[in-house]
Amino acid sequence: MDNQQLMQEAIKARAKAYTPYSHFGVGAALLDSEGNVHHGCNIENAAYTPSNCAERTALFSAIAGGQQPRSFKAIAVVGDTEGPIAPCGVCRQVMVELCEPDMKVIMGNLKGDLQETTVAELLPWAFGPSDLDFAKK
Ligand SMILES: O=c1ccn([C@H]2C[C@H](O)[C@@H](CO)O2)c(=O)[nH]1
Ligand SMILES: [Zn+2]
Repeated sequence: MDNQQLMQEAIKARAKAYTPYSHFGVGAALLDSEGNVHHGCNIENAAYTPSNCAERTALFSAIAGGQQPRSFKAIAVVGDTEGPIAPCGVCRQVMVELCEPDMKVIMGNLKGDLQETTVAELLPWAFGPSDLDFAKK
């Protein structure tokens, strides 16, 4: 599965977004090590803060489906943005937890712009699981 194909899956996932407040649908498609694709969409809430982004929905859905953390190959994300959509800070932190630092992140928009980066590039100087080891007794 190449970047374009994974982006097509993200576009399909975006159609499932629940966005009565922002009207800004986002889709994500997460490729696991077996070649399976896990869809994610943003799911909003009347209380606003419980809303979940497309990227986290895809990651949490895959983990709940039995995938091991850090077993993922790539995630594609798409929104109706001028340039390629950029994952929010919360999702970057969740990617640091559940993905390898060199995992591919493919960002796109509906116009077909594509930008490829990695988890480590998106969140340099991240606080991660190993930072807790220092304080462990
Ligand atoms: O990368 C992003 C950026 C935003 N959103 C969602 C959160 C909210 O539902 C809406 C507007 O921010 O888009 C995502 O799902 N992913
Ligand atoms: Zn997010």
